[in-house]
Amino acid sequence: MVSRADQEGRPLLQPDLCVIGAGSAGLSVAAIAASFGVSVVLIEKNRMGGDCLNVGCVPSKALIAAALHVRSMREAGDFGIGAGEAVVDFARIHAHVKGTIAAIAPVDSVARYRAMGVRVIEGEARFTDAHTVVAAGQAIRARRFVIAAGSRPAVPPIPGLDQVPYLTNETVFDLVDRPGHLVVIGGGAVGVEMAQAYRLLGVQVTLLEAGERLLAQEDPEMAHVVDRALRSDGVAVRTGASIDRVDPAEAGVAVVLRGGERIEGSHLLVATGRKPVVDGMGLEAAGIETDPSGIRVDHGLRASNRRVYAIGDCAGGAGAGARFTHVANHHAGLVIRNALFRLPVRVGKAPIPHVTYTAPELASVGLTEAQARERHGAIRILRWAFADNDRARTERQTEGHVKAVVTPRGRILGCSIAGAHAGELIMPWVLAMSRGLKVSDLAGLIYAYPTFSEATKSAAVEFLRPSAQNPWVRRLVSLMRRLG
Ligand SMILES: Cc1cc2nc3c(=O)[nH]c(=O)nc-3n(C[C@H](O)[C@H](O)[C@H](O)COP(=O)(O)OP(=O)(O)OC[C@H]3O[C@@H](n4cnc5c(N)ncnc54)[C@H](O)[C@@H]3O)c2cc1C
Ligand SMILES: NC(=O)c1ccc[n+]([C@@H]2O[C@H](COP(=O)([O-])OP(=O)(O)OC[C@H]3O[C@@H](n4cnc5c(N)ncnc54)[C@H](O)[C@@H]3O)[C@@H](O)[C@H]2O)c1
Repeated sequence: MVSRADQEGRPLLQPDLCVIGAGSAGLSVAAIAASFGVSVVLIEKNRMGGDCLNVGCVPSKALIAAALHVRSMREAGDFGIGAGEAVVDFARIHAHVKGTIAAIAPVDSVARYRAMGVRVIEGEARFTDAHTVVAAGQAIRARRFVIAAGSRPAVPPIPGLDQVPYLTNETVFDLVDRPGHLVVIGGGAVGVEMAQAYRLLGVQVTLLEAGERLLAQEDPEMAHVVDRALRSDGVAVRTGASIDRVDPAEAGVAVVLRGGERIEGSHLLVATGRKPVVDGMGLEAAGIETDPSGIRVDHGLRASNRRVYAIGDCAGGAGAGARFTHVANHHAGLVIRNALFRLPVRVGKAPIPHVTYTAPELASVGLTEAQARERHGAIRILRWAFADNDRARTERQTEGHVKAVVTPRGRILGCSIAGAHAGELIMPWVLAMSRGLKVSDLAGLIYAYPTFSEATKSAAVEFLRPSAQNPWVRRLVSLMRRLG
């Protein structure tokens, strides 16, 4: 990395790659590029690890893990074990959540990246022209830039919201005391995961969703399994909730619905979606275009300034879509292939799984039934209930089912699994879709008995069932019988 001074007298770095943002996307690009001996500058203005480590995936899954122990203790009686009602020490749960972040943090740390040979700058990055970024008093003129600036909570313009204290994912994991009544606005992934976790931890929870149903992105039949579980855990789920305003109240906050109903809670969590970070980076000075979906990129993840890529949650245009850590990592891999090896890449081709970590989990990949009908017309639906899986029975985890959508010739268009370990069980379906395998390939594998994975086999075997009724097949079987 050549180092001299720019016209303003700032130290000038000239690396191959300059990465803005050290979240899931930026860290992946920087680590892979450095491993190939490429000179990299990585700039982070806040905490290394970004949202996923500090205020997203990691704390949410740590909190959920704690909450699921309450459920296990409650259900232990069904196995003949008298555990009694759990005693929840919220301060220790908070310590567990923060301890989990601290345990993972060294992997994403400045020290680790410096040891890899990455030049880490702790400061806010801003483009000054089409070729230059400035951060912490240094100028960086890189061959390629990667913007991985992430997203932030999108707060809706509900009257009165700016007059009351409210939580978002950026603050909810800092709660040390157990809330009395948590009102959650938004029934997407964040809303349902947090609503169920807090409910299991003994908090009264009301979940307000404006739409007709929870988890609008998911197949309604599968989202319904999660909806049912939340209600049976005691979450007051209110879909079609139209919020008129939010008022301060003695208890904390009051959400007033259109029609006048007033829901008072001690805490309010706003989980109404995300918006890409595009401001404060001088994008205009660098000729980088944005739109409401984020930094506009093409299918190769390149921005209107061709030396710049945008990846992860901040990517818009052809890069917009599901905002997940594994998508951010996938984008990072594409940029490496294109920027380092000049290979053509195309975002949006690979099947992307998504998992909502409720109990039961909801995992899916590919098309929903409705999307498949619209695009392909004739399709077949294959289902298998966990109630008919022996391992699920032994573990008393019989809620939910597998639902696969296939063409009449057995091409897999999508799969959705609501049930225990759904996030793990979706992977063979992802592999099959990525590699163009047919559902009969999944049916033909040998599955260990008794495993939850057998639900995949059972669903796949459903595809073959009509052939047992085929008169020609039956005639052939009877002929073979006669031959002895
Ligand atoms: C509550 C919650 C739970 C989630 N759970 C999951 C899950 O279970 N699984 C999953 O796959 N995904 C989950 N997600 C989504 C996941 O967190 C994001 O998709 C992922 O963090 C995106 O990574 P990123 O690198 O694009 O952005 P981020 O992680 O947001 O990182 C961007 C970084 O850029 C930095 N930055 C921004 N501007 C500048 C600048 N000008 N200069 C320097 N630095 C800058 C920011 O400080 C930040 O550190 C969850 C999200 C939330 C909110
Ligand atoms: N398990 C996971 O992978 C996971 C977990 C959490 C978050 N995430 C990521 O974070 C993203 C953001 O999650 P999210 O749940 O905040 O957003 P979301 O977009 O998934 O859901 C937001 C919900 O809020 C509702 N809403 C919006 N305004 C409202 C209002 N005024 N009143 C009532 N309801 C309103 C919307 O109808 C929608 O259902 C997800 O899309 C996902 O990419 C992933």
